[in-house]
Amino acid sequence: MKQSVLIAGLGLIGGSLALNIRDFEDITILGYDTNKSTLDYSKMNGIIDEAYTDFEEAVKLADICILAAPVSITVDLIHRLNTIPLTKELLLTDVGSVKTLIMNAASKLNSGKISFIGGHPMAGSHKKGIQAAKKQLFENAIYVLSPTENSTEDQLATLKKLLAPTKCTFLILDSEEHDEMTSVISHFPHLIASSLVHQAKNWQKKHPFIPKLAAGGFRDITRIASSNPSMWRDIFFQNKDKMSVLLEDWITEMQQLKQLIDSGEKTKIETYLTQAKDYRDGLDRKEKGAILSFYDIYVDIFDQPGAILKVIELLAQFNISIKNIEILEIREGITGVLRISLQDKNDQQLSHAVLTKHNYETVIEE
Ligand SMILES: NC(=O)c1ccc[n+]([C@@H]2O[C@H](COP(=O)([O-])OP(=O)(O)OC[C@H]3O[C@@H](n4cnc5c(N)ncnc54)[C@H](O)[C@@H]3O)[C@@H](O)[C@H]2O)c1
Ligand SMILES: O=C(O)C(=O)C[C@]1(C(=O)O)C=C[C@@H](O)C=C1
Repeated sequence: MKQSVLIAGLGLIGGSLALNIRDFEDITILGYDTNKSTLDYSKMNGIIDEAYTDFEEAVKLADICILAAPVSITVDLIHRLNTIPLTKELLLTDVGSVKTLIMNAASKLNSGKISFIGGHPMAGSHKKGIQAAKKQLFENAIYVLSPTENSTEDQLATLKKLLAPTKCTFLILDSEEHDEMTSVISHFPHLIASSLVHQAKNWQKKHPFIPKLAAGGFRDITRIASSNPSMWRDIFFQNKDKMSVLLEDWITEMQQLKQLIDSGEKTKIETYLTQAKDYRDGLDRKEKGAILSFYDIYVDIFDQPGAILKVIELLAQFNISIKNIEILEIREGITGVLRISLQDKNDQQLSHAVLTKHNYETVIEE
């Protein structure tokens, strides 16, 4: 018999999961969202099979439900489940970036029919909404799962099977360790990115030309400041205590750095930078981890129509699969740099050889 999987919240994450789950022919995907045009778009593009504007109606039909709305709404929906009379067993999961409040709400589920396993794919984007959804979003990423007392090993296996098309690697964590680790590696960096943008904006009053100077470095480090503000507001407040501890750490670190800069101790500054570089480079070399690790090559290209296509075509001729491609900087009339992420060292070296042979300036990050 066909199973029904309900995705509640069809934005970037819910939509991307739906695009993976639709690989299974024996699953009907039900979609619930408060945004009518999101539902229409999802239905029209075959991302879901059936659209619902009423959570109660949809969840009663589901065997599995993935809560993929903003974290505060996810908590509300879990509370609401206590008022909905279910007639069949439900395996419930979520994708929220902060886990403790969600897991607390789930621990109060009083219907004997619901089993909850917390979830969080460690991949995403600064974009939001169904139109930003893409199937490959989670490839090679870590997918954190937090089983609970009322979930079984079989249900964990069912969930992993459902999520297998994402090509994620699963990691079991409890909510406390999850929230502490993600506060360091995901949530706090967002706060800093936004603060850097504010700093630049303030200095712009004195130097109106500042935004024009924003090159690769500023753009790289502040990309995530363009993320969805209401989603991040929820994350910061749900992980407030941990954010506060990290801010204290950061302020102490900045004070120490200020002392170093003021003292003019060049060797110590260089050591500080070298230690950071070594750690960052080490993250990239890992096959799998908190930071997506691909084998990158950097290719210089000219600002000409078709320049990127030529590079892609060359790699395609050698059957090289591109995992990600990014234009790091390209301004009118000058060369820019393409960062191409490949799946393994062989493809990285082959790409380097092919592009160099065709007179491209290509650099491999060792
Ligand atoms: N964006 C990321 O990088 C990322 C990564 C991993 C996990 N997450 C988590 O995924 C969840 C969704 O984030 P997103 O980036 O997909 O956001 P999004 O804004 O792209 O999508 C959220 C969707 O939820 C819908 N929604 C809002 N209120 C609703 C309600 N009351 N009932 C039903 N649907 C409702 C919206 O209409 C929208 O379609 C969040 O909990 C977030 O913490 C986000
Ligand atoms: O790539 C991005 O834009 C993200 O911010 C994705 C990111 C992160 O890496 O911090 C953001 C929030 C999620 O909960 C998981 C992943």
